[in-house]
Amino acid sequence: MHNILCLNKISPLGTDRLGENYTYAAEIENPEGILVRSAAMHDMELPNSLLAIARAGAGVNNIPVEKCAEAGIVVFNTPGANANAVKELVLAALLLTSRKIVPAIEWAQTLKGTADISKQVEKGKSAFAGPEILGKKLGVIGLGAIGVLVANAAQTLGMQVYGFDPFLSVDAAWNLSSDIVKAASVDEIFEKCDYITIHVPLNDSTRGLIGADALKKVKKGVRVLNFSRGALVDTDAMLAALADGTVAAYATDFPDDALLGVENVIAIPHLGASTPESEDNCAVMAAEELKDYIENGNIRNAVNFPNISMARGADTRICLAHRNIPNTIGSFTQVCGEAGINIENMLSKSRGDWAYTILDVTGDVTEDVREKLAALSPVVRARVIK
Ligand SMILES: NC(=O)c1ccc[n+]([C@@H]2O[C@H](COP(=O)([O-])OP(=O)(O)OC[C@H]3O[C@@H](n4cnc5c(N)ncnc54)[C@H](O)[C@@H]3O)[C@@H](O)[C@H]2O)c1
Ligand SMILES: O=C(O)[C@H](O)COP(=O)(O)O
Repeated sequence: MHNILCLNKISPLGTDRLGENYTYAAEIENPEGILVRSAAMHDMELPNSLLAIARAGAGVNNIPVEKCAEAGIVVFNTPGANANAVKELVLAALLLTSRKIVPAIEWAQTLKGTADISKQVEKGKSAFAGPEILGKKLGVIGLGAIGVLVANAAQTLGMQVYGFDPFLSVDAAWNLSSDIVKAASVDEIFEKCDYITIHVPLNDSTRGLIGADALKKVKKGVRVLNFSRGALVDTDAMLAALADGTVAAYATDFPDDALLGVENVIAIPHLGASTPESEDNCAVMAAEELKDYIENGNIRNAVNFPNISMARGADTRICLAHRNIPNTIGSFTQVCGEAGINIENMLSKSRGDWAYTILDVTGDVTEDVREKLAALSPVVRARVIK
């Protein structure tokens, strides 16, 4: 029986995929896998039993990804599985930041029980006028799964869309409408666009992407949308820009105390991926990734190890997570050869500092052999799957 710890509520469509050999619960002894959404894991002690963490979603900034690699724990996410849900909310936010819909609705509610409501409506509505998005320039920073969908959809709504992504993938390029203008730099987005939406991961190079410097370059009255992570936008700089009218409205899926209650801030409680469709998609993909890793040692959609899959070719499989340094594979074959183990099939892949090797073997892979492999200095995890 494989134990899976669920740190967040995961759609049953996903946990059902695990099958009868799995037990999953919010509290469980010796978990081999963890299923998680946004639960903060940085301060969590990682049990020795843990082989993998599957993030049912995109962002992995809640997980100590590098610490996991050092411990031989593979971290997965579910690329694109919630992208449409986020795209739809971003489209809503384009309109919410334009047409003052939220304060207008709140004002309309205050008229309940008062006299001559239709007259008050006609008199009061001018306070809530706002521009159309048609023909306006939208800058999309980050053209991954979400950014591409947002860019294409906004373009079909009649916006002039500029995109910026220095690491654009070939897949994203194929999916991007040819009408999207390629911005030469992020500054071009800041300088030209009436609306800016950010769709990049939060990491040390993107933290504070929209801060005081960026807000000095933007067009006066720009509308900013942040459905990626709160820390991508410097809150103090944003509050100052809202106060002096540099930013006309800021829509964020990541409210903090300083932003709540501020005029022209639309704060949404992290609802980007909260649709039944995307919760199901993410849970299914995460559970399948975890199961394939636990049962076969295959890696699909990891963020800290290479993707690597091989059909099972022998009764016994040795999986080695290791540092990407010279002579490592030679040391594996030497240990196997000395133990009289024959390697029938082998696949090894690397990704930056890390690598992963699968050996399908015949012969008796004893615990002693596994320990010898695990003791090799580049190896962070040696596993034998029968
Ligand atoms: N609000 C929500 O509920 C919600 C849901 C899903 C994802 N997200 C957030 O959105 C982020 C993006 O999700 P995704 O599925 O599109 O991920 P993705 O990995 O498909 O796309 C991210 C893109 O950002 C690009 N990028 C990285 N650094 C950049 C930089 N400095 N400038 C410009 N582009 C840069 C990458 O090249 C990549 O194309 C996630 O990391 C997550 O933080 C939020
Ligand atoms: O990165 C993501 O996928 C989103 O922020 C969704 O987070 P959630 O799964 O906690 O809704």
